Amino acid sequence: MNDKNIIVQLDSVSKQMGEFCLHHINLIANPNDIIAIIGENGAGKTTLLKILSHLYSIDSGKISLPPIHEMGFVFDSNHLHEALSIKEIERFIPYLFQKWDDATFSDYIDKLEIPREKAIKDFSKGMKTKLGIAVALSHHAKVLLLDEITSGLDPLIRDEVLTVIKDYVNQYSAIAIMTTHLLDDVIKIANKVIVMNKGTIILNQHVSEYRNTDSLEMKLKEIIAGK
Ligand SMILES: Nc1ncnc2c1ncn2[C@@H]1O[C@H](COP(=O)(O)OP(=O)(O)OP(=O)(O)O)[C@@H](O)[C@H]1O
Repeated sequence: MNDKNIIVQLDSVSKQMGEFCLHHINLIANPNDIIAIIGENGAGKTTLLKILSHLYSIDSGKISLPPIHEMGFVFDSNHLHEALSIKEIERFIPYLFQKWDDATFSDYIDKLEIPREKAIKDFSKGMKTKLGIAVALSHHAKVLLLDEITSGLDPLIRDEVLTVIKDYVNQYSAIAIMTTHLLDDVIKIANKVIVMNKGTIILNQHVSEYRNTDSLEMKLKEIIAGK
């Protein structure tokens, strides 16, 4: 893969956030990559994702990212107006995105069985996550940034959500960078895994190195024991 194909690149990026510091982060993402970022609570996963989403500036290092309109986000906090239903949202959402695709959004709403008439405030957590994903996948984003999208979902919805992400990445040669606490998510869809610990990347590997969640878990225990 030559350098032209690199869409996301971080070279020795550092960022201080109060007492916490992200140290010398290096990351490269190419089309078709699904990168899972794992690590203990407070390791800096969400902070890294916020840097990747243009939300946080950096203190030092170099960063190369697509423009924000080419990125799709699913963060816990990005709820659309809670009092509205999908039917009502469909009227104004095209104005929020440069390349909004009504037909694709409608297809995802059907495919993910998201209710159209109900107000979003009355959605379950799973329904809200699915809506966030439908929005993120409906404006031709080249890069998806997904913060713990599978947490708290039942196994069937989790599989459904992971499949939709994987299909999108494959179909559009997009990139997905996702944080998760579930090793099963890593094995199911990611091709690369990044492990963070106290603001640094302590492992950056191809998932093909691991046969299953047990072998990945064993590796994690080894590195944590060695620290
Ligand atoms: N705005 C902020 N100001 C100061 N410190 C912050 C800020 N946001 C996050 N932090 C700190 O940065 C550290 C990393 O937080 P971050 O949310 O990136 O971790 P995480 O790996 O995503 O954790 P979790 O798995 O619990 O979601 C934490 O110690 C947190 O308290």
